[in-house]
Amino acid sequence: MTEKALRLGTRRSKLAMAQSGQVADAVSQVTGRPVELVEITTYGDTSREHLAQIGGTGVFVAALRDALLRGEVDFAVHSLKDLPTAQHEGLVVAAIPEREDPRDVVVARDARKLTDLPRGARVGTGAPRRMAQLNAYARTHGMEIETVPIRGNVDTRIGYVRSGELDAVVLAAAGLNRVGRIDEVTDFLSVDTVLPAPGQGALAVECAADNASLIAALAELDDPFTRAAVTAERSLLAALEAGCSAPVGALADLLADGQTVKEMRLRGVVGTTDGSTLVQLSTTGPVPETHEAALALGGELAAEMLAQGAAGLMGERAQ
Ligand SMILES: NCc1[nH]cc(CCC(=O)O)c1CC(=O)O
Repeated sequence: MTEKALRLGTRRSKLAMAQSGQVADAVSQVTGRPVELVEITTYGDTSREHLAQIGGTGVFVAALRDALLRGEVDFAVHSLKDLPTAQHEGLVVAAIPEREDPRDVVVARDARKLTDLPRGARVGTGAPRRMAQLNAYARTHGMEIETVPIRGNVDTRIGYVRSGELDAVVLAAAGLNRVGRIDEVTDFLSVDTVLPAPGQGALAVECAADNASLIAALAELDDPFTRAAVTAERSLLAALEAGCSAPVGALADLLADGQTVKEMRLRGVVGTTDGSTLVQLSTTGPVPETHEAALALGGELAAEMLAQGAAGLMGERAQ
């Protein structure tokens, strides 16, 4: 007799289906059990209201978590950058697989790069983090761009460029990779220009905290370096008391000496959306070996950023 299928709760969007499908394959390989996708419609999928008005991307996560807690599905896959930093009671992030490209990218008309966008170019992005850094870059490089708030899925956003409504849009490389549209990228932005969102490019596989056998199986998909990096990034975000739509960028990476990994570096940025002020700092420490050590790395950098006025910058956003 074949074993009973594991149920993976997923949103119906192309991006969610792609990343759920990818994890489903990996889980079925390590468990030897079939994985069945169970589609769950969230308020965020049906609402026409602006995400900010209905409480950020957390709305996407909430319905999946409810289904997990009710036992309707066995596990769920989230984009880590959309996951609230507070841990959810009764649930556990059992795996954080190896992260893919964390960078932001530009999809522009006429194959343009950020640096050769025409004067007054209209650049679409709904993320205050991207606006702040793009506007700061423009200011310091004598460019004139207009950031235009947009929302919608990957297809919708690229559609604004194809229709001529916008000159460019800025998106996450990871999302484009997963939906098979990475070839349309016209510029991969250096993280020195635009630091990605905390956790960008990584996935979180979540299940009920009391499902010991599933937790053990999912642990095989976990990448400890990715987990340490995103834990530090999210700790920074939490310590700045910022949410998933805050103008905060963070990226942790490993510094190696030849083949030997030496240290972990954590970079952080916070700024006003007009780009007039940015607080940009980095710190380096031993590669965290425990959850607490990763949290501490983020906490330390947050404290330094707060000392340089980071809190005031985020307050500006609320206006
Ligand atoms: N904000 C929405 C969102 N949430 C996750 C991704 C894909 C990238 C990822 O998983 O980090 C995207 C699209 C984007 O920002 O372009």
